[in-house]
Formats: sequence, structure tokens, C-alpha cells
Amino acid sequence: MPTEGATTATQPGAGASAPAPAPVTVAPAADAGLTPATAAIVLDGVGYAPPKHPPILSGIHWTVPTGRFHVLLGRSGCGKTTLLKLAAGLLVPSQGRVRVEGRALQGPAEGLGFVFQAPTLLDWLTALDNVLLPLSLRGDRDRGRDRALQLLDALGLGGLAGRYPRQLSGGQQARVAVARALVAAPRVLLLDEPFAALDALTREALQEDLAALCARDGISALLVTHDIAESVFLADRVALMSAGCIVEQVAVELPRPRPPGIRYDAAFNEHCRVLRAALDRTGSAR
Ligand SMILES: Nc1ncnc2c1ncn2[C@@H]1O[C@H](COP(=O)(O)OP(=O)(O)OP(=O)(O)O)[C@@H](O)[C@H]1O
Repeated sequence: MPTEGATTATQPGAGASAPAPAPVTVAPAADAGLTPATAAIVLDGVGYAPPKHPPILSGIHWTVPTGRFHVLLGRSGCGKTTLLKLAAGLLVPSQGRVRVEGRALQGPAEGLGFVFQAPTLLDWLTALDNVLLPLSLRGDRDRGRDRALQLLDALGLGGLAGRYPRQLSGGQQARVAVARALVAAPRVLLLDEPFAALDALTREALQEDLAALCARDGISALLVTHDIAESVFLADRVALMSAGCIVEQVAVELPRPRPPGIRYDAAFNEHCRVLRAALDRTGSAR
């Protein structure tokens, strides 16, 4: 259902024989402030400027509803990582406020998982102990062992729990990093281009596993990426960032669960086309 003020985009020149995919909803940035009944993350008029530096972000109104998967898509340098750090409480906004699960952030948010651009595993710990690290740091290691093993299994690393990072491929290390972010059963997961360094096939497999785990556990997720197809495969809604602002939003109205083959469907490609056009409207990176 298009949001008020939204426009729709259809495929030009779609042939008479093949049914045209349903229109994709493109909403103006103003709709980013819509507040659903339950919100995982709310950014209310958020701006951020480092000390003695011009603003990186301004006027961000954005809500991630509970249990939904939202993606921030934008060119390099537009402010995506900065926004994610504000949502995690790792940076304090210069204007506005951030709320995670209804609580105003005063510092690093609790009960939240974070997956960084690089896996950042500790070389001297096994895959299992890397996954257990967040629990070990608070003295809960033993209680989490079964969950850690189950997560490694769900991510295809069942037989590799005893390996050290140097004995794992890049894709396997990325899987360990995802398991580590999930081990404490966060309700909210933030991901900063976690698969950017991986080859296309490994990346797609990880997207599928991530989508399945988030759906299984009802996790609210916010992922930052440059990758249009990754956005469409994972997201319920994509926000486009440009020069520190959210400029447009695209609702991804594809069924869930999304099988790997959906990437070849006309509707999937239509979403990619619309996002690409929206990204082109944002101009060049600054
Ligand atoms: N602490 C800082 N001090 C000054 N400038 C900063 C600081 N942190 C980030 N910036 C600048 O703010 C802008 C946004 O950075 P950010 O890392 O949020 O972008 P991004 O969209 O995540 O980029 P990428 O996709 O390349 O990771 C960049 O121009 C960056 O150089």
C-alpha cells in the first residue's frame, strides 16, 4: 500500500506477453518519521557533527519497526556508518535524540548486536570462543555454549568450532562474526557492510542465512550497504542516504521467506532498477 505522498515506478516498455511486475513504492524522506506501534529504533531529528567539523548528518527522522529488516543504502562517505554508530550509542548526537526499544540512549545501547565491516576476531581464540566473547566478558560463558554451537551450526560452521581465525576462510570468519553478534540473543542487530569483502556467492549465502536467523528470532535489523541487490534481498524497507540526509525510501514488497532464486524474478529486478535510479538521483559521492 503506497504511503501518503509516495510515488510508484513501473518498468518502461514492459512487453505485452510477460506480465509487468507490480509497481515499487518510492516514498519521500518525510515518511521516514512514521512511528509504528512498536519501534526498535527511532531517530528523532538527529544530527551529528564531530568537534570542530561541519555536520556529517542532519535532520534524520527514521524509525525501524520491531521485527523488520531495514537497510541504509548510499554512496561512500554519505554518512551511513555515522548513523549506525549513533543508533548503537557509540556516538552521541549533536541534535535530536535516539531511542532503542523505547529507551533514550545515554551511551552504548544494551541488548544490541553489532557486526562490523571486518570480522575483528581475536586470533588467539577458537571460533567457538570468539562467538562466546560477549558472554565471557560478563561471566556468562558456560550458559551460552549451547546457543553458540547452535548458531555456528545454523551458519554452516558446525564442524569448525575448534578452529582458529587463521584456519578459516574470509566467509567463515564473517559467519563467526554474525554468530558472535547473535550469541547474547539481541532483539536489535546493527550491521555495517558485514559482507563487503566477500565474493558474490559467499555473500549471497550469508544473506540467506542472516535473513533466516533474523526471521526465526524476530530480530529487528538495520544494515548498511552499498549493494543494491543485497538491499532488495534483505530489506523490508530501504532508506537512501545522500550527503548526510535520508532522501528517499523504497518499500520492498517481496514475499518472505525469500528463496535464493527470487534474485532472478522480474519483481526483484524491478526493485533493483528503482533503487538504482533513486541512487543515481543522489548524484556523486562527496
Ligand atoms: N570523526 C570524524 N571526523 C571528521 N570527519 C569524519 C569523522 N567520521 C567520519 N567523517 C566524515 O564523515 C563522512 C561520512 O562518514 P561515514 O563513515 O559515516 O560514511 P559512509 O557512508 O559510512 O562511508 P563508506 O560507505 O565509505 O563506509 C565522510 O566524509 C567522513 O570522512
